[in-house]
Amino acid sequence: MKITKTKLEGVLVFEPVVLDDRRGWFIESYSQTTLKALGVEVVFVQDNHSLSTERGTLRGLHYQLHPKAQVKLVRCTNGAIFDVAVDIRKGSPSYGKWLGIELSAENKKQLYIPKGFAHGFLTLTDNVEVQYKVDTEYAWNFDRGIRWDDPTINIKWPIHNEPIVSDKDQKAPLLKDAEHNFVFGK
Ligand SMILES: Cc1cn([C@H]2C[C@H](O)[C@@H](COP(=O)(O)OP(=O)(O)O[C@H]3O[C@@H](C)C(=O)[C@@H](O)[C@H]3O)O2)c(=O)[nH]c1=O
Repeated sequence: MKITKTKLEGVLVFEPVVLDDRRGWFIESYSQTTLKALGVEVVFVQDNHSLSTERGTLRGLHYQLHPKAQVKLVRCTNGAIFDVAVDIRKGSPSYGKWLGIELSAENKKQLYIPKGFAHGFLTLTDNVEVQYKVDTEYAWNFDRGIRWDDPTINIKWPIHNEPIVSDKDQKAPLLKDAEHNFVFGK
Protein backbone atom coordinates (compact mmCIF):
# COMPACT_ATOMS: atom_id res chain seq x y z
CA MET A 1 0.00 0.00 0.00
CA LYS A 2 1.41 3.37 -0.99
CA ILE A 3 0.24 6.32 1.12
CA THR A 4 0.51 9.89 -0.15
CA LYS A 5 -0.19 13.04 1.85
CA THR A 6 -2.34 15.74 0.30
CA LYS A 7 -2.54 19.52 0.68
CA LEU A 8 -5.14 19.01 3.45
CA GLU A 9 -3.48 17.84 6.68
CA GLY A 10 -4.74 14.34 7.54
CA VAL A 11 -6.33 13.56 4.17
CA LEU A 12 -4.41 10.71 2.53
CA VAL A 13 -4.43 8.84 -0.77
CA PHE A 14 -3.95 5.08 -0.55
CA GLU A 15 -2.84 3.07 -3.56
CA PRO A 16 -2.87 -0.70 -3.14
CA VAL A 17 -0.19 -2.82 -4.78
CA VAL A 18 -1.71 -4.49 -7.86
CA LEU A 19 -0.56 -8.06 -8.47
CA ASP A 20 -1.25 -9.02 -12.08
CA ASP A 21 -1.17 -12.47 -13.53
CA ARG A 22 -2.63 -14.46 -16.40
CA ARG A 23 -6.06 -14.45 -14.71
CA GLY A 24 -6.31 -10.76 -13.99
CA TRP A 25 -5.23 -8.96 -10.82
CA PHE A 26 -5.29 -9.13 -7.04
CA ILE A 27 -5.15 -6.37 -4.44
CA GLU A 28 -5.31 -6.18 -0.69
CA SER A 29 -7.97 -3.47 -0.68
CA TYR A 30 -7.67 -3.01 3.08
CA SER A 31 -5.18 -4.20 5.69
CA GLN A 32 -5.33 -2.87 9.22
CA THR A 33 -1.83 -4.19 9.96
CA THR A 34 -0.30 -2.52 6.90
CA LEU A 35 -1.96 0.79 7.66
CA LYS A 36 -0.91 0.64 11.32
CA ALA A 37 2.70 0.04 10.21
CA LEU A 38 2.40 3.12 8.00
CA GLY A 39 1.11 5.22 10.90
CA VAL A 40 -2.66 5.09 10.27
CA GLU A 41 -4.57 3.81 13.31
CA VAL A 42 -8.31 3.46 12.95
CA VAL A 43 -10.93 0.81 13.63
CA PHE A 44 -13.63 0.64 11.00
CA VAL A 45 -17.05 -0.58 12.15
CA GLN A 46 -19.29 -0.25 9.09
CA ASP A 47 -18.93 -0.72 5.33
CA ASN A 48 -21.19 1.22 2.98
CA HIS A 49 -21.88 0.60 -0.69
CA SER A 50 -23.90 2.80 -3.05
CA LEU A 51 -24.88 2.63 -6.70
CA SER A 52 -25.47 5.79 -8.70
CA THR A 53 -26.97 4.83 -12.03
CA GLU A 54 -26.37 8.05 -13.93
CA ARG A 55 -23.28 10.03 -14.73
CA GLY A 56 -23.56 13.52 -13.23
CA THR A 57 -25.00 12.34 -9.91
CA LEU A 58 -23.70 14.26 -6.91
CA ARG A 59 -23.88 13.02 -3.31
CA GLY A 60 -22.82 15.39 -0.54
CA LEU A 61 -21.42 17.31 1.08
CA HIS A 62 -21.96 15.17 4.20
CA TYR A 63 -20.54 14.81 7.71
CA GLN A 64 -21.66 13.61 11.14
CA LEU A 65 -21.28 15.70 14.28
CA HIS A 66 -19.47 14.69 17.50
CA PRO A 67 -19.78 12.14 19.13
CA LYS A 68 -20.74 10.41 15.85
CA ALA A 69 -18.11 12.06 13.62
CA GLN A 70 -16.67 9.60 11.10
CA VAL A 71 -13.36 8.72 9.54
CA LYS A 72 -14.05 7.48 5.98
CA LEU A 73 -12.03 5.37 3.59
CA VAL A 74 -13.57 5.71 0.15
CA ARG A 75 -13.05 3.79 -3.08
CA CYS A 76 -14.84 3.41 -6.37
CA THR A 77 -15.29 -0.17 -7.53
CA ASN A 78 -17.25 0.46 -10.73
CA GLY A 79 -16.86 3.49 -12.99
CA ALA A 80 -15.25 6.70 -11.77
CA ILE A 81 -15.93 9.59 -9.40
CA PHE A 82 -14.56 13.02 -8.57
CA ASP A 83 -14.24 12.63 -4.81
CA VAL A 84 -14.10 15.72 -2.60
CA ALA A 85 -13.15 16.44 1.02
CA VAL A 86 -13.71 19.87 2.58
CA ASP A 87 -11.88 20.88 5.75
CA ILE A 88 -14.47 22.04 8.31
CA ARG A 89 -12.23 21.80 11.38
CA LYS A 90 -12.58 25.12 13.16
CA GLY A 91 -9.15 26.72 13.64
CA SER A 92 -7.53 24.64 10.89
CA PRO A 93 -5.22 26.65 8.59
CA SER A 94 -7.06 25.07 5.65
CA TYR A 95 -10.59 25.62 7.05
CA GLY A 96 -13.08 25.83 4.15
CA LYS A 97 -10.54 24.52 1.62
CA TRP A 98 -11.35 21.51 -0.56
CA LEU A 99 -9.50 18.74 -2.29
CA GLY A 100 -10.72 16.75 -5.29
CA ILE A 101 -9.33 13.50 -6.66
CA GLU A 102 -10.49 11.01 -9.27
CA LEU A 103 -11.15 7.58 -7.79
CA SER A 104 -11.99 4.82 -10.24
CA ALA A 105 -12.31 1.09 -10.57
CA GLU A 106 -9.32 1.37 -12.87
CA ASN A 107 -6.91 3.42 -10.72
CA LYS A 108 -7.99 1.65 -7.48
CA LYS A 109 -7.09 4.72 -5.42
CA GLN A 110 -8.73 5.26 -2.03
CA LEU A 111 -9.27 8.53 -0.18
CA TYR A 112 -8.77 8.52 3.60
CA ILE A 113 -10.80 11.32 5.19
CA PRO A 114 -10.43 12.06 8.93
CA LYS A 115 -13.09 13.45 11.24
CA GLY A 116 -13.76 17.13 10.68
CA PHE A 117 -14.24 16.97 6.93
CA ALA A 118 -17.33 17.13 4.77
CA HIS A 119 -17.35 14.60 1.95
CA GLY A 120 -19.05 14.37 -1.42
CA PHE A 121 -18.61 12.93 -4.87
CA LEU A 122 -19.70 13.43 -8.46
CA THR A 123 -20.09 10.43 -10.75
CA LEU A 124 -18.05 10.66 -13.95
CA THR A 125 -19.63 7.56 -15.54
CA ASP A 126 -22.92 5.66 -15.41
CA ASN A 127 -23.39 2.82 -12.92
CA VAL A 128 -20.94 4.01 -10.33
CA GLU A 129 -20.42 1.86 -7.28
CA VAL A 130 -18.75 3.50 -4.30
CA GLN A 131 -17.70 1.54 -1.24
CA TYR A 132 -16.42 3.12 1.93
CA LYS A 133 -15.53 2.16 5.44
CA VAL A 134 -16.49 4.32 8.42
CA ASP A 135 -15.17 4.18 11.99
CA THR A 136 -18.46 5.27 13.61
CA GLU A 137 -21.92 3.99 12.81
CA TYR A 138 -24.44 6.00 10.87
CA ALA A 139 -26.59 8.18 13.12
CA TRP A 140 -29.36 10.01 11.27
CA ASN A 141 -29.73 12.59 14.06
CA PHE A 142 -26.04 13.57 13.82
CA ASP A 143 -25.97 13.46 10.00
CA ARG A 144 -25.48 16.89 8.43
CA GLY A 145 -24.91 18.48 5.04
CA ILE A 146 -23.44 21.55 3.41
CA ARG A 147 -24.45 22.70 -0.04
CA TRP A 148 -22.37 21.17 -2.81
CA ASP A 149 -22.34 24.49 -4.68
CA ASP A 150 -21.55 26.77 -1.73
CA PRO A 151 -19.84 29.76 -3.37
CA THR A 152 -17.53 30.29 -0.38
CA ILE A 153 -16.07 26.80 -0.77
CA ASN A 154 -16.23 27.07 -4.58
CA ILE A 155 -15.55 23.46 -5.53
CA LYS A 156 -14.64 23.11 -9.20
CA TRP A 157 -16.84 20.10 -9.94
CA PRO A 158 -16.01 18.74 -13.40
CA ILE A 159 -19.57 19.19 -14.67
CA HIS A 160 -21.35 21.45 -17.16
CA ASN A 161 -25.01 20.68 -16.43
CA GLU A 162 -26.96 20.64 -13.18
CA PRO A 163 -26.12 17.43 -11.30
CA ILE A 164 -28.66 14.89 -10.05
CA VAL A 165 -28.93 15.63 -6.32
CA SER A 166 -31.17 14.27 -3.54
CA ASP A 167 -33.86 16.55 -2.10
CA LYS A 168 -32.00 16.46 1.22
CA ASP A 169 -28.76 17.64 -0.38
CA GLN A 170 -30.52 20.34 -2.39
CA LYS A 171 -31.88 21.79 0.88
CA ALA A 172 -28.54 21.66 2.74
CA PRO A 173 -27.34 24.90 4.35
CA LEU A 174 -24.38 27.01 3.32
CA LEU A 175 -21.12 26.65 5.28
CA LYS A 176 -21.69 30.01 7.00
CA ASP A 177 -25.10 28.87 8.29
CA ALA A 178 -23.86 25.47 9.49
CA GLU A 179 -20.49 26.29 11.03
CA HIS A 180 -21.77 27.23 14.49
CA ASN A 181 -22.47 23.48 14.92
CA PHE A 182 -19.03 22.19 13.97
CA VAL A 183 -17.70 19.96 16.76
CA PHE A 184 -15.91 16.75 15.81
CA GLY A 185 -13.64 15.50 18.61
CA LYS A 186 -10.47 13.45 17.98
C1 LIG B 1 -25.12 7.00 5.05
C2 LIG B 1 -26.22 6.01 5.47
C3 LIG B 1 -27.50 6.15 4.98
N1 LIG B 1 -28.48 5.30 5.38
C4 LIG B 1 -29.83 5.46 4.83
C5 LIG B 1 -30.48 6.82 5.03
C6 LIG B 1 -31.35 6.96 3.78
O1 LIG B 1 -32.57 6.29 3.99
C7 LIG B 1 -30.59 6.20 2.71
C8 LIG B 1 -29.78 7.09 1.79
O2 LIG B 1 -29.03 7.99 2.61
P1 LIG B 1 -28.30 9.25 1.98
O3 LIG B 1 -29.21 9.94 1.05
O4 LIG B 1 -27.73 10.04 3.12
O5 LIG B 1 -27.14 8.53 1.16
P2 LIG B 1 -25.86 9.19 0.49
O6 LIG B 1 -26.23 10.51 -0.09
O7 LIG B 1 -25.21 8.21 -0.39
O8 LIG B 1 -24.96 9.46 1.79
C9 LIG B 1 -23.56 9.25 1.77
O9 LIG B 1 -22.97 10.27 0.99
C10 LIG B 1 -21.55 10.27 0.97
C11 LIG B 1 -21.11 11.48 0.16
C12 LIG B 1 -20.94 10.19 2.32
O10 LIG B 1 -19.93 10.82 2.64
C13 LIG B 1 -21.56 9.21 3.25
O11 LIG B 1 -21.06 9.35 4.55
C14 LIG B 1 -23.06 9.30 3.22
O12 LIG B 1 -23.46 10.52 3.85
O13 LIG B 1 -29.71 5.30 3.41
C15 LIG B 1 -28.23 4.26 6.25
O14 LIG B 1 -29.12 3.45 6.59
N2 LIG B 1 -26.95 4.09 6.71
C16 LIG B 1 -25.93 4.94 6.35
O15 LIG B 1 -24.76 4.74 6.80
